[in-house]
Amino acid sequence: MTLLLENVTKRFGEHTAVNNLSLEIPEREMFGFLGGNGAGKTTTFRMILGLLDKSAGEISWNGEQINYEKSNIIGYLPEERGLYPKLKVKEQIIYLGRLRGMKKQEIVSELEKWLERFKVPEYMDKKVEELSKGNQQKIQFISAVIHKPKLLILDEPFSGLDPVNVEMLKEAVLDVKESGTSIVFSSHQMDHVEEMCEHLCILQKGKPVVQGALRKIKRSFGKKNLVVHADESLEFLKEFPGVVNYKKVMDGCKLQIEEEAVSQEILQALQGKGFIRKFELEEPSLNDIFIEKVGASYE
Ligand SMILES: Nc1ncnc2c1ncn2[C@@H]1O[C@H](COP(=O)(O)OP(=O)(O)OP(=O)(O)O)[C@@H](O)[C@H]1O
Repeated sequence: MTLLLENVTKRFGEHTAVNNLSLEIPEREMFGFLGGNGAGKTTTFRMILGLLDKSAGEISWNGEQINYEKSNIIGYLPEERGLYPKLKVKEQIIYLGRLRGMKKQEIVSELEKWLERFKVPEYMDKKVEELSKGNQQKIQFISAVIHKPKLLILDEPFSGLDPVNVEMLKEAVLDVKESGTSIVFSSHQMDHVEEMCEHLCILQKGKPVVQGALRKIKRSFGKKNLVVHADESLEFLKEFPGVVNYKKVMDGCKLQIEEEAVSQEILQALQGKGFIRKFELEEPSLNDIFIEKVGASYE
């Protein structure tokens, strides 16, 4: 059960929004799709969903083209939330579930389970417009997963949620994945992607600039972060050979260094300069990688 995109391109007139993109997303995968504003993420999603025609390339599920008229394999949480404000939650979800070929009873029992899980059983008979934005998002999520899709596409699922609801939704997303669904999600929040995804793709102006397994991407990035906390001033490290970036933090500094060996030289240079409270080498964060790969020409 693999989603395959082969050399997919989308042009809007003169503008190429997605440029020769190839991706493979296997079963039970949690795939992170990143990129700055306007990089082409939503356009890619809309092509996968059959809402937009491709200019070139192929999209297949399990080796076959998706029949959008008949198929119920996909669930979608759009970036612009699209619920009907005047409808009650129950009416709304029943309507959407029926469109996907479900029976009313089955829909209601699934909805009950989800509302319990999100700790809002009382929303069943509330109108969508009576709910806060965050709670509307939970309902929108339920509408995307009610039919147990094989592939779930989440466009910025955590935006606008408070930390408690982010955790609740993350757990729900992970459970949906465990039940066998492949998930692709976009986010501007690197920590969420870092925490949840095994594989990812960073798009820039429609082209992938980083792609693959998160662990491998981090390893091959080379540069590391070094956090030093000390009583003495560490300003001299700004000019230290092999230090690519210096950031002052509370109690010390966070450095980006060219390679691990530089940390040894820094350690030696710190000898005799007072008490060192922290000296820790860290993997580069996804944020560091994103900023280096996309940041230079970030619009
Ligand atoms: N229907 C359209 N007609 C013309 N241009 C479009 C259309 N839809 C998208 N674009 C352009 O395609 C590019 C990619 O847009 P897209 O919405 O896919 O980006 P995105 O990565 O989802 O951005 P964001 O993170 O801001 O949501 C943008 O330059 C956008 O202006």
